[in-house]
Amino acid sequence: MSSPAIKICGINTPASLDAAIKARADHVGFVFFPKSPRHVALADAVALGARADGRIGKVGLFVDADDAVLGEAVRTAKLTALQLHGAETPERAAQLRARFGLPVWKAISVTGPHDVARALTYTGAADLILFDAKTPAGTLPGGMGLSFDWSLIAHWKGPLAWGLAGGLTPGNVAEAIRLTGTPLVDTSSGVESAPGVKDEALIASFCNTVRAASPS
Ligand SMILES: O=C(O)c1ccccc1N[C@@H]1O[C@H](COP(=O)(O)O)[C@@H](O)[C@H]1O
Repeated sequence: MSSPAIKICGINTPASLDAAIKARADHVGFVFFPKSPRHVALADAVALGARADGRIGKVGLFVDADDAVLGEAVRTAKLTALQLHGAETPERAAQLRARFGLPVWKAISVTGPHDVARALTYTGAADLILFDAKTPAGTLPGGMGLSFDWSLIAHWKGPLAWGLAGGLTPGNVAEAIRLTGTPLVDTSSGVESAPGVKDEALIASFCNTVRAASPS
């Protein structure tokens, strides 16, 4: 079995982008959510998008964004996928997929089996489900370094591609892969020295650990 694909989210500087490319991650994430410490302004998205072009996947992260925000980001950063991290319905996911012609990743916060079952409602509407932890009310809907009970999604066999996010670090990602068999891992705060500040050594360590890990 091949090692999971890797997404390093919250890339907001050329140095962190270069570190993710050098570490051979498959995707970077650009956060288009002003409340996030990782938010990327459109002017920076142009430069980062151009620097990444053809070298790594570029996933735009949005939280209940309107079409104008999405369209501007898709155009400026030349995104390769949309990650919806808010309360977007299956209908909205399908609408955005049709409008922008890009794969849609839908984040689902997991607190119990009912959330895992909810992923199925995105069949035919999203391309990939990203299982993530639920964050406390009034905080960011992701990027908080929180994990959930991985046994809830262990070796998930749904009709959609999927991945695991939430509190993944170089120290726990091997265990997460072993327990879940996830085909994709996504991290943000786990490879930072402070909120919004990526650490190049942690990015390298995370990617190397993922490639060395194997599912049970
Ligand atoms: O990173 C953010 O600031 C963010 C803001 C709003 C929604 C999601 C966000 N990040 C995503 O959350 C998961 C888990 O992050 P972490 O590894 O626990 O820090 C991941 O997909 C991030 O891309």
